[in-house]
Amino acid sequence: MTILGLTGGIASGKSFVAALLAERGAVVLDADRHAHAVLAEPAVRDALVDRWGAGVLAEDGSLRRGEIARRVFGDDAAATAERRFLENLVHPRVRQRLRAELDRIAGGGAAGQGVAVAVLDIPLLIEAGWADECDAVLFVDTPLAVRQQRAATRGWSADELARREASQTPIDAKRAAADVVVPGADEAAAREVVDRVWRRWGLPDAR
Ligand SMILES: CC(C)(COP(=O)(O)OP(=O)(O)OC[C@H]1O[C@@H](n2cnc3c(N)ncnc32)[C@H](O)[C@@H]1O)[C@@H](O)C(=O)NCCC(=O)NCCS
Ligand SMILES: Nc1ncnc2c1ncn2[C@@H]1O[C@H](COP(=O)(O)OP(=O)(O)OP(=O)(O)O)[C@@H](O)[C@H]1O
Repeated sequence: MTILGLTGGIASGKSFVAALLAERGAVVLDADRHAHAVLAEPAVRDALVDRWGAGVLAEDGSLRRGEIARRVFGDDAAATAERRFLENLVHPRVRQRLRAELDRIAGGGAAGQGVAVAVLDIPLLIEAGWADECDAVLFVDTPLAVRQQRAATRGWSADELARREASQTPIDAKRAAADVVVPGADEAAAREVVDRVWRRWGLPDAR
């Protein structure tokens, strides 16, 4: 099984490129989705309430992700300490879930039969060491102004985007760690690059 990793700035279009790869038959592993599921685990929820108080809980007992985001993003010492606490709790569990999903699809069986390509859509692909497990890493390249516009549709200000990006490997280092650059603001050009990657790697076409 070929493993492709996605990296890029926030709102660069990683999930969009993942969907293009899925159209061709790839199975996409989505770390943000797993991380959200981990936040619903009682042990995790209780540990976060112990640290930050009941203010992080919504009325239905779930965690208020916006409240957590306010505490953990940024490159100052306080935010970094809170983010490390959160990550120490969440990352091992996300890692376990991703590993189980990869093993399941690599091993064939009902869900995995015929899976030739797995795509890792993991925001911290490089920081968490997943890039080393990829046969190729794709960097989704989208100008900051476009990403800011997209982030605004999620209700994030330019400051919120900057705070989150300050918590990650700098964009230039992400680009330098990649094998392929995919344009993220031009859909037709993105399709062309995905087609080229597919051909270059001799991957079987499911379309
Ligand atoms: C802080 C939380 C609650 C905020 O939730 P929210 O719904 O606002 O954001 P969401 O989870 O959709 O993430 C959106 C983007 O924020 C960035 N981001 C999320 N966590 C981190 C982190 N620990 N470090 C840097 N950037 C991050 C990523 O680019 C991600 O795609 C949530 O992101 C979280 O639990 N993060 C810790 C787990 C984690 O590191 N996830 C990222 C991949 S495993
Ligand atoms: N090539 C494109 N052309 C137009 N809009 C796009 C394109 N790629 C992505 N978008 C839009 O931009 C937004 C962000 O894209 P997407 O969710 O794929 O980014 P992401 O990199 O996965 O984000 P995150 O870093 O938060 O995980 C979405 O609303 C998506 O529809």
